[in-house]
Amino acid sequence: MENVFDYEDIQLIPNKCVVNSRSECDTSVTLGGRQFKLPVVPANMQTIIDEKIALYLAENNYFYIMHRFEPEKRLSFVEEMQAKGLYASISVGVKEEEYQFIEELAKAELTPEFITIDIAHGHSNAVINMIKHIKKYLPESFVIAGNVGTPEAVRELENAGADATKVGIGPGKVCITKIKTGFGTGGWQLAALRWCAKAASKPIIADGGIRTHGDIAKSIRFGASMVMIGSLFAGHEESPGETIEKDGKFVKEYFGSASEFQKGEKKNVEGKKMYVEHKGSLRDTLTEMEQDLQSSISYAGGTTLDSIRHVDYVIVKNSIFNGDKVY
Ligand SMILES: NC(=O)C1=CN([C@@H]2O[C@H](COP(=O)(O)OP(=O)(O)OC[C@H]3O[C@@H](n4cnc5c(N)ncnc54)[C@H](OP(=O)(O)O)[C@@H]3O)[C@@H](O)[C@H]2O)C=CC1
Ligand SMILES: Nc1nc2c(ncn2[C@@H]2O[C@H](COP(=O)(O)O)[C@@H](O)[C@H]2O)c(=O)[nH]1
Repeated sequence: MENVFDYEDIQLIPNKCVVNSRSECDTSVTLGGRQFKLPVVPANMQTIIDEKIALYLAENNYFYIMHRFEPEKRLSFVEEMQAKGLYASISVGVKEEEYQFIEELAKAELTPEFITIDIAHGHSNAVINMIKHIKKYLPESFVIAGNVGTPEAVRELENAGADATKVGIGPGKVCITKIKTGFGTGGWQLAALRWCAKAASKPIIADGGIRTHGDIAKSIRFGASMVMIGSLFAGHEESPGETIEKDGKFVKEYFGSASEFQKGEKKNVEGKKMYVEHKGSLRDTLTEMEQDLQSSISYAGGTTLDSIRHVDYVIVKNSIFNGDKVY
């Protein structure tokens, strides 16, 4: 494939500004018939999201996807969110009991607005069968399927009935898939996103490898409708990961969903644990993301996210990490 690059290899080229203030720029996005404030969703991982954060995000018009690692809580979670007049967005796997869970939801007449099929290698009959099962029992749910890393996979999951696909195999901060298996989009996630987006006829969620707020704009430029982020959302006051003191500083744990810490055993481990600096409130990060993205839109010469999709870019290998840091 020509033109293999990642986030740090790309710079977007500015257009003439058409606003008098960045506050005029609108960062909202529509997915599954709903409008959200930002094209960003915290990763559906146990150290990133819990019920309290999901509630905050839904109440404040942000998109969220609840993780699937406390399966017994999911049905009542859907019930409680919808009783509050909010949307419900959950994750499922592909094992036998997950088929039964979908049928239980249907029997209880509970239709989550969003269901994400969350497995490592999403280009599989296991995912295709689950998409069909959800569409049979809960036809009104918006189904996000993943993860994948090729145009063939995007097309196959869309043809099976997925309403959106999630792209990213191994670019995550706590991911060790590329080391353990030799496979994935780690190191060329942005090029893989572009490759997949060209084949997609439905929205794509770019998942993993976002290290700066500028990477959100780059994802939009290369075809993402939404961006899933783990590490940048770890370490907040509200984050579910355990807080510990290390070398006189407070840090929070962030571990992979395929790590031994999530699985409780050392079997098919493709994730690790790290500690990230404690970094204040989630609300402040979301506000900063919005402001930075408003600025991106202004550099793109427009007033909405769509203007970013059409900007020119240059490939400058490792252009931004020559010692620079945001803080
Ligand atoms: N985005 C990414 O790059 C990655 C994300 N993850 C995350 O880790 C979590 C666990 O993922 P996962 O292990 O898929 O979930 P599960 O442990 O729920 O596995 C799902 C099912 O798929 C099977 N399976 C898993 N990987 C493969 C494979 N490579 N080939 C064939 N069958 C497979 C499993 O069987 P068996 O275990 O017996 O093989 C199991 O039946 C998820 O949240 C996922 O998003 C994990 C790795 C990469
Ligand atoms: N290979 C693995 N990938 C994982 C694991 N747990 C989560 N993930 C993926 O990472 C992203 C978050 O990436 P980040 O760069 O923003 O931190 C997440 O959404 C998953 O797709 C894992 O154990 N192994």
